[in-house]
Amino acid sequence: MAGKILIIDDEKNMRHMLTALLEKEGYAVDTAASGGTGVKMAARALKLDAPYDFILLDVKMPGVDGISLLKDNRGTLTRSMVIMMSAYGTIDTAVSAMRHGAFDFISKPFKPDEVSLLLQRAAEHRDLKNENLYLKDQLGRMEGRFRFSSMVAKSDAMKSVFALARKAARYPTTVLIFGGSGTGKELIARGIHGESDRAQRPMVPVNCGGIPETLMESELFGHKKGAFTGAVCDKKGLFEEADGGTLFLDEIGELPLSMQVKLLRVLQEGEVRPVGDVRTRKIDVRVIAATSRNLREEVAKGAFREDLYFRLNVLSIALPPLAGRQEDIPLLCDHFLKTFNHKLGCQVSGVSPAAMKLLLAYPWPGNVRELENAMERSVVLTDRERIDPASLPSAITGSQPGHPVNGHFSPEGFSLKAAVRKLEGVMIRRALEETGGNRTQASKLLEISHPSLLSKMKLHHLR
Ligand SMILES: Nc1ncnc2c1ncn2[C@@H]1O[C@H](COP(=O)(O)OP(=O)(O)OP(=O)(O)O)[C@@H](O)[C@H]1O
Repeated sequence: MAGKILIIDDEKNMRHMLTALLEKEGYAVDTAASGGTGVKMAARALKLDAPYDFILLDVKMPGVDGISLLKDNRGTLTRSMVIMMSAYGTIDTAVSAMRHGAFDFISKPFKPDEVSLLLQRAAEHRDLKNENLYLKDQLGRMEGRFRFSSMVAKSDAMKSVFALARKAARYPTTVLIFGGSGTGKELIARGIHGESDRAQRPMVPVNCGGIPETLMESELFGHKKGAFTGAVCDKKGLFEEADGGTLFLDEIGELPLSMQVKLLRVLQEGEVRPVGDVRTRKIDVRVIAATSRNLREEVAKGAFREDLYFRLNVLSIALPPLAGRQEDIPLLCDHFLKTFNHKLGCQVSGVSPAAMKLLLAYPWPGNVRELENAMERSVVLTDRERIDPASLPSAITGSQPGHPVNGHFSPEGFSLKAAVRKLEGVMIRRALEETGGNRTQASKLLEISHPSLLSKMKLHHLR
């Protein structure tokens, strides 16, 4: 097959003519009579991880024109090579579409050969781009950069982490991952699962701090119908969901003591007993746990069971904070820029030396997640080809929001979203102070759900 094409054009004759022509040339062709339908089809294909190779998009359509469609759905449409089709008088528009990520345009009426040639050129361009990416990757390896699953790094500290994780992937032992918030604990767990012989089975993540204590036992081990009010049918627990695969117990330090005993028993006996059931069920689950707390201290304080600690800590992996591995920062920036360029359909080429200086000097309390968020924000906000200090968050530039940074006006000054987010952080901190850190009470004060509070606390790096 020469490739998959989506034709978005309101003219029936044009759709028919192009379909006949392209199918004859070996393309698999889909058509959409309106922009809205076309975007939906492209989004569905993306979701299935099988994006169209090419999209032929008419510039002039009733309702929404091709150019606005491209502008508003850049992330979805430009994962394919987009070719605009313009009638006389719309060529300027088609040219400006190229600024929004279209590969080229063709003017109507066109000869069949013109379309075929343009598609061939687009395919060559795409192949060259892919080859370029492959060569860059190879070069990266030669320059001492390395990868584990979807993680990238350059520092010696991370090199040891990846080596240990690769070893862990070969054995079904329990792994305990330590590290601050956003250091990549879940990604390491996914990598271990993905490289293990359980990769074809699910990895089920559980946030131990996100499930109310009363529901935890039934969430983890399941329940029988009628075991408690609301148990209207039998329900499998997360252990059973992960059968044959991996259960990732995130924030294991948040597990209440009552559950710690039960978890220990399951790990030792390899079987679970759903709430309200008299029988146990054998399970084959590999457990990977993670924590940002110092579990040894928790054991000393009596907040974490020592026997469970030793049972989990068969093999431990400690993820270093980002501030201690600055050589990873430029590489991670590059990695996230590519990701967000691709996702958002942008073309930011890099980070200016002044911005990189600030990024290297910043202490990164939120570790890699904070850097990832900063890069996404900068890719969205920058008007320039490269990220400069003005598009970095004020926490990193050390400036007051709205104050000029190196002669530019910080865009955060007018950002309602940034202001609301800041206020959200302040209110959550106050509610937690007010309630002496009691999250249930704090969530009531804030009028949000308990899980929502926990996820917001994570976002604002509040412990
Ligand atoms: N070395 C890396 N390379 C690429 N991306 C990374 C790397 N480390 C972390 N990330 C990204 O940073 C973000 C945070 O990673 P992850 O969720 O694994 O951290 P975590 O330690 O589990 O965080 P938390 O403790 O807050 O749950 C993710 O979006 C992840 O993709």
